[in-house]
Amino acid sequence: MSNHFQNPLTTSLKSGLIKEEQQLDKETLSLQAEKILYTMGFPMVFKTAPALELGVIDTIAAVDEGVWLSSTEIALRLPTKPTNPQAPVLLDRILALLVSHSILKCRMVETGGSGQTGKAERVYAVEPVCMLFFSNRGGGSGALASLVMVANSEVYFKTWTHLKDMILVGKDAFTSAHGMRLFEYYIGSNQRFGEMFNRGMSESSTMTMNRVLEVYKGFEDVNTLVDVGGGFGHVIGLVTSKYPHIKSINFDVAKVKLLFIQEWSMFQEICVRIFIFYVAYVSFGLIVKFKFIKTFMNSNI
Ligand SMILES: C[S@@+](CC[C@H](N)C(=O)[O-])C[C@H]1O[C@@H](n2cnc3c(N)ncnc32)[C@H](O)[C@@H]1O
Repeated sequence: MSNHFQNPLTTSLKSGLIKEEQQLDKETLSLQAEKILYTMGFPMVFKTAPALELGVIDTIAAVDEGVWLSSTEIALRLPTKPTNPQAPVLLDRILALLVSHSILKCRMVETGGSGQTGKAERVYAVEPVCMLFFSNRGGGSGALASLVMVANSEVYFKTWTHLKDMILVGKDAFTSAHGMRLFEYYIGSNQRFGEMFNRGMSESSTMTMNRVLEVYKGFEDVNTLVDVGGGFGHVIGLVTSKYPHIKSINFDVAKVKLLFIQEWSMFQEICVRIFIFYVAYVSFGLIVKFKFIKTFMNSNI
């Protein structure tokens, strides 16, 4: 069975070509070299610049099917409006990179009213693969957006720089970079990363598990199910919502549960603060009223 790894990455300069063909071959090689040189650009663009953090993909996907948007129209619809007047021009360049990676599709359309010809602009629409990256697809179907953030985080970049240690001395690259193993690190030293990591895991596992539950019938006869290393417990939750007779145990290190609770506690903290503010406001009102009545009575006695 063949796979994409078997496709050659290089093109050899062929002998027996006429001079122009050899020149063309050299240009292809040079483009190939540049593509390799700037490989890092794609994940950076995908994560940081337009796609996930700025919400470009969601913006393009939010329009009705068959509607294509220009970079100017996209810039106007972004959740955070750019103040940079050059934003559409810059977006256009970045969108082209997403087109070259089959994330978006693009075509040229003529601009201007009737009588104006010769002016054209690029318009964009999403490719089907985008559906897997939406941060909020709804319906509990999961998404890969959080894992893009994990894979392109500083924590992972630092790990990649220690790849050679793994090859040379057999040391796990993460431990080499961070002084401890991944799970110890995110529980003990970087809980924010831990929360992002486990959210990413849950979201991607949700996608897989939804598909598994469509075809796999083996859970029908299970009475007790333990998910070892079950993270936030979404996977076992999906199984038991389809098979409520199963007694389930989500087994993970205690602090992972704390990371999950942390998501909730932010909401709870806001509620508590609003409550405290309300109580303080009411108490202050009562004190003022009480002082006013006391002063009034004193002056009348
Ligand atoms: C790759 S994550 C998978 C999480 C989950 N299965 C999911 O799909 O969302 C691996 C999980 O194993 C847990 N884990 C690692 N070492 C463990 C241990 N010694 N005992 C229990 N859980 C552990 C981690 O905390 C983490 O949540």
